[in-house]
This record gives sequence, C-alpha cells and structure tokens, in this order.
Amino acid sequence: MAFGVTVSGKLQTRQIVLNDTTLRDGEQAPGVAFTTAEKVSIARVLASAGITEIEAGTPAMGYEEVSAIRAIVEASLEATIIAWCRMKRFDVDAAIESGVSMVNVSVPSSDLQIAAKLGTGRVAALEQLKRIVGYARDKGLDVAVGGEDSSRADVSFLVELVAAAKNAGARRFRVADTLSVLDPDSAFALVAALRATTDLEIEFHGHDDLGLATANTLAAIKAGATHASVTVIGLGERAGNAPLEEVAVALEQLYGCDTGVVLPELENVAALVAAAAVRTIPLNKAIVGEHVFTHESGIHIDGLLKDQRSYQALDPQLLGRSNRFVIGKHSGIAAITALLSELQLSVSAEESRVILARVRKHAVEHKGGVGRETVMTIWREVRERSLP
Ligand SMILES: CC(=O)SCCNC(=O)CCNC(=O)[C@H](O)C(C)(C)COP(=O)(O)OP(=O)(O)OC[C@H]1O[C@@H](n2cnc3c(N)ncnc32)[C@H](O)[C@@H]1OP(=O)(O)O
Ligand SMILES: O=C(O)CCC(=O)C(=O)O
Repeated sequence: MAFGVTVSGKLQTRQIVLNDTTLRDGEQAPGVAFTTAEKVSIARVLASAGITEIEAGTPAMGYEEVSAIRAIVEASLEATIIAWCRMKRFDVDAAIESGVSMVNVSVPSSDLQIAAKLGTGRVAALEQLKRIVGYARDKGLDVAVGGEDSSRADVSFLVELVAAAKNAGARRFRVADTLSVLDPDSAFALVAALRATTDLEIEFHGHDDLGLATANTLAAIKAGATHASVTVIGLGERAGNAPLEEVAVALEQLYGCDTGVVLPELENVAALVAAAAVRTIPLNKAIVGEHVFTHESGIHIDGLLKDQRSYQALDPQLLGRSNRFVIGKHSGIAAITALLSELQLSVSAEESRVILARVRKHAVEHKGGVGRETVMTIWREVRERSLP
C-alpha cells in the first residue's frame, strides 16, 4: 500500500517526542494522589527510561504541589520539566516558583467550553491567551499552548489560536481530544489541517474513553504531530490517556520509529506507577501486563515449539521479557509432552492423553492454571495405575 509505505518511511526518519503527563493528567485520575517522594521517584524512572519531557503537575494547586515540582526540577534529570497552567498570571508565577523552564498554558478552545468555563467568547479567549503566553515568554519560559477540547472546536478558530500562540512566542500547540470524540480518521484529519497551517511543534493529547487513545495518537503522529502526551499504564482522567508503553512500543514495532524510550524499563516504570497510584495492572494489559507473553492454548504452544514466529509478532526480548507456557484447560498433547520432557519424566502416548484429561478436570475444578507440582503428581498417579 503506497500510502502506508510513504508514511512509515517518513516516520522512521522523524523524531517523535513523548511528553509524559503521568504526574499531571495521570494524577488527575480519581483517587490518585502521589506524595512528593513518589513524584520524584516516578520522574527519575521516567528519565532513566529515556523520557525527555515530563509534565510534572499544576503549580496553581498551591505550596505542596509547587514544592513537589521544585523537587523534581532539583533532581536535575535529563528531561524538560513542564508545568500545567491556566491562562492566569497567578499560575505562571506559581510555575516560576517551582523552577520549571517550560509551561503548558491551557486555553479552552471549543465554543462550548469557552462559554461555560470562562463565561466569554472567542475574542476574549484569544486576547487572554496572547497576554499570558507573552507574560510567560517575558519571564523566560518556553511555552506550549494546550488547546483544551480542540476536538470539539471550530477548526478555523483552532487555526487562529495556533497563529496567535506562535505570534506570542509559543513553540508548541497541543491538540487535546479532551473528551475522546475522535477516531483515527478524524484525529488524522484534524492534525493534518493544523499541520498545513503552521511550523509550530504539534502535540497530540488523546483520552481513552472509547479505547482509541493509542490509535488516535498514532494517527495524529502520521498526520504530522511531533509530540504525543502519554501516561504510564494510561493513568488519567476517567478512562485515562494514551499509555506510554503502548505508544512507545507501537511506534517502534509498527513504524521502526525511535522515541528514545528504553523499552525494557517499561515494566519497572509501570510497576512503580501502579504501586504509587494504588492501581492494579490488568494481567492482559498491553505491553506491561503479566500475561502478555504467556501462552496456554495447545495449538499455540505446539506452533511456538515448532517455530516461535507462528504465534509471536512482538518479540518479548525487546521488552526484556520472555515467553512463558502454562498448563491449563486449553493445553494439548504437545504442551504436556514438552513439560514432562523438561522435567525428565517419560510418558507414553496413551498416558499423555490420560494426563491431559486429568489436567483439564483439575483446571476447571480449581479455575486456573495447573502448576508443575500438580502435573508431576498427576503423572505419578497415571504411571502407577498403568504399571502391570
Ligand atoms: C482537561 C484537563 O485536564 S484541565 C486540567 C484540570 N486540572 C485540575 O483541575 C488540577 C487540579 N485543580 C485544582 O487544584 C484547582 O481546580 C485549581 C487550583 C487549579 C483552581 O482552583 P479554584 O481557584 O478553587 O477554582 P475552581 O477549581 O473552583 O474553578 C476553576 C477556575 O479556573 C478557571 N479556568 C479553567 N480553565 C481555565 C483556563 N484554561 N484559563 C483560565 N481560567 C481557567 C475557571 O473558569 C474557574 O474560574 P472561576 O473560579 O473564576 O470561575
Ligand atoms: O489544555 C491542555 O493542556 C490539555 C488538558 C488536558 O489534559 C485535556 O484536555 O485532556
């Protein structure tokens, strides 16, 4: 497909920057509240994992948050630390107090949000944005403009916002799909439309209410976004954000695109964030779930034993992980035979069929995999019974 080839080719040569907002949007997930020590530890592991931009919090929240962001800045990590601000001098002043070098100044961009939240209209929002971006630039800060609710905004107004952001000295415009109203086609179209009008950096910020955050983020990148907002395990408002681990691995796996992320670190990063957020990582969570390289089905294990490529597209070694086989209700003879051979236990064809039947019964009765010890016990009992 010519289109796919062209796009993939372009992506391979493009540097995509992931802006990790676990410490800002991630922490906005209901009930999540990091301590300063947790925030600093998370920032450290993110930087060690090759993340070069960290949106660390909202300084307007007050002294504790400013101190936490300052502690991250003082850790002198190899990453740009960014603070989230409203279009208010108060927020920018608090960001300066936190010591960051870059702020994301957020502007509600849909008519609905401008009217409901600010009680004004487009002209007033534009003027307020210019004033605050100018103020932040005068204070020596790098500025990204966050277009909140961009996906429900009038595109011609977004174009005006982008131009105003640039004229006021911003380096980036963030296209936020705040309420998950985009699909990959519309995400592509929106970013492509803005890309055609500006040379500013464009960041895509996707939410996952429809489970499309990663797909939308990839589409936005294909359309020319240079940056993507991500959070570890997709932590964030409501259903969360595009997960760091999914976006980083998909960019490398599908497009050969280097984000600088150290992929084998992702599991540790996910574990640290999950613990601090008091969230459980689902076993089947893409990339970092405990079971994503674990196989039980007989046909799959038979295929993997014959040629790994038959049931493996994503190499677990890329993530510092390995395949694991479990014995269970869906096992076949090949899996049983391979395990017994590994345990140096001989078995006849008839015995292996009897063992498999016992394994299945055990799995159903106990609702789970069948451990090695149990398989050995079953083997012993079957053997004893088949002795003359
Ligand atoms: C889609 C997103 O993720 S947006 C980011 C959401 N993040 C957060 O809310 C972070 C946590 N928030 C907080 O701690 C508090 O809401 C604070 C400190 C930011 C503000 O607290 P308060 O002063 O008590 O205001 P409150 O939360 O009640 O209302 C928000 C105010 O911000 C204003 N506001 C919202 N967005 C913007 C914006 N982009 N620019 C300017 N003002 C804004 C609202 O109009 C409202 O102003 P009002 O009080 O004059 O009506
Ligand atoms: O305005 C922004 O920077 C984006 C804020 C956000 O988190 C969102 O819109 O989902």
